[in-house]
Amino acid sequence: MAVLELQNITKRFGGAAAVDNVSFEVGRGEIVALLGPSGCGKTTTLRMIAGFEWADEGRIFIGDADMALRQPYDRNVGLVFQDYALFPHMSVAQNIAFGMKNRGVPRAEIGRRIGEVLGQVQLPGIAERRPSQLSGGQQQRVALARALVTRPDIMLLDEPLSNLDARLRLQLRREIRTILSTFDCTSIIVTHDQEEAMGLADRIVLMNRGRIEQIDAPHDLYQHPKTLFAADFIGHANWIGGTLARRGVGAGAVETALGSIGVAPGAVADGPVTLCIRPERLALVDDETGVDTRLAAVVERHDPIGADLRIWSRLTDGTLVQSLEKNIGRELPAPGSAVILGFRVADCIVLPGARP
Ligand SMILES: Nc1ncnc2c1ncn2[C@@H]1O[C@H](COP(=O)(O)OP(=O)(O)OP(=O)(O)O)[C@@H](O)[C@H]1O
Repeated sequence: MAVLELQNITKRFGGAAAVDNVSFEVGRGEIVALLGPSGCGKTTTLRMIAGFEWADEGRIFIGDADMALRQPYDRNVGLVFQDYALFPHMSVAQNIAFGMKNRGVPRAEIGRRIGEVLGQVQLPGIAERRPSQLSGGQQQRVALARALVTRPDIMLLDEPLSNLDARLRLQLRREIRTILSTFDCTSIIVTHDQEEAMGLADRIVLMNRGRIEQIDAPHDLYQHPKTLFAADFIGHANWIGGTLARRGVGAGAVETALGSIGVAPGAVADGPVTLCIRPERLALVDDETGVDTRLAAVVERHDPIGADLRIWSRLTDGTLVQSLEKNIGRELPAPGSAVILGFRVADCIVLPGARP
């Protein structure tokens, strides 16, 4: 059963819809990321679940209960914010005790739970410190402990890693995932960072201008984007525009400036389409390589990026494309070399519409 359900939620500020007919469910123990560019409505959605904003239309359920008339303090949700929001004049223990006191947890139980939760977030022995005596990562773990210790139905985390530097962010991302799993905690995380969403979430709700663009597991969102926006927002891509004409119900071909390119059967209707080929699925090929499509190109430059080499090449119609080669000491064609790039039908994603 779903722990959280949003049904056709709309929120307008002035005339404009910040959140536009959004529906999704979150299952028990699931970690869901609300992902999208700035202003797409992620935070407003989270604030409506917390009860800080009211939806103009639609309904929100936590368990069986309709949240329509519930104030924030009447919803059993745990909150973690970007800026930690710890009380600076209170010790770590007092910070963690705060929510439990408000919920009437007995004093002895509060003491026991503080010790336990600090162990679980790997911060034993800091109960008497003030927030100012902790690093950013430690403060965020205390904020996490403070929310988790009240045993909320749902944890709501708003950009929890944004204030940390890149290395710490990566480390804490792993820790947060482990901690949330340990507590079997149903969680929603707002982020604009696709890597964070991919690394943390079981499923991603990708938002664009207040609407849901796609809901999928991270891997599926990357491998099977359904729209140009989704393909563009997650990961890198090469684009080839054209017109799709299917032959009956089976496979079809896309007429492009580079010639006719065969595509797999799918749900996209005939007409203008864009082909998306991920850089790791486009390769330098020779006559022997088993690929379905071959495109003539001229190498422009290489970017060494550690385990992979990114090769930028120009196709005959002027399109610049990127392909990845494993960095295993093999000699690569120098800039200016004529090469053939190839890909398989299965690795060519057909998306409706033309890129602007
Ligand atoms: N209180 C408000 N009054 C008026 N407009 C608002 C208010 N809160 C949000 N908005 C508008 O609603 C839209 C969605 O905002 P929201 O904060 O939900 O986006 P977001 O995806 O969380 O963006 P960010 O990543 O920048 O926080 C934006 O256009 C924003 O300007």
